[in-house]
Amino acid sequence: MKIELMVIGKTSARYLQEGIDNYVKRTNYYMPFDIRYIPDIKSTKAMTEEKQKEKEGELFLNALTPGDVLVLLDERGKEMTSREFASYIDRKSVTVSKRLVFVVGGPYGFSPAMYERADDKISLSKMTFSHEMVRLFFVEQTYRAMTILRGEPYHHD
Ligand SMILES: C[S@@+](CC[C@H](N)C(=O)[O-])C[C@H]1O[C@@H](n2cnc3c(N)ncnc32)[C@H](O)[C@@H]1O
Repeated sequence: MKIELMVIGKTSARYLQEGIDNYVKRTNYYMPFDIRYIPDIKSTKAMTEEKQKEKEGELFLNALTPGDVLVLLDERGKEMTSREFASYIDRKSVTVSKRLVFVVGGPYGFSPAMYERADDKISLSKMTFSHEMVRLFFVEQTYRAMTILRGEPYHHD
């Protein structure tokens, strides 16, 4: 199984990008893991929030291939501890033969079509984070999950 984090637009904050690159590299030691950057959509000022979500959703959905398992990162999704998230990845590694694709939504969240296609929805907290911050939090949690599954002394609870 390969894990992919799909996001819209590049990470503009350098302090976040450095951390993201660091955890992606560390996670790859355990499992293939990559970030897929979907190019930002243009002329969003002329669009309603709904239209922007719809356009972003189309780009996300076009980037998927049959067999991809799609998990939305969404503050209204299922909350887990880090150990529960590690078990979740472990279970998926048995059933998912290709890609487990996590997605961070745009500034207004996801379109109805994305919710319809999604296999799961996971929350990192009840609080709302910026779409760029979520990238860093997620990659760190994925790295943490790998170390939990290997019994390595990174996670303490
Ligand atoms: C600024 S938030 C969008 C908030 C928007 N009001 C909504 O209803 O989804 C941008 C994206 O970051 C991600 N996100 C923000 N906070 C999150 C959290 N606590 N857990 C998981 N994902 C989160 C989600 O993918 C969300 O679509």
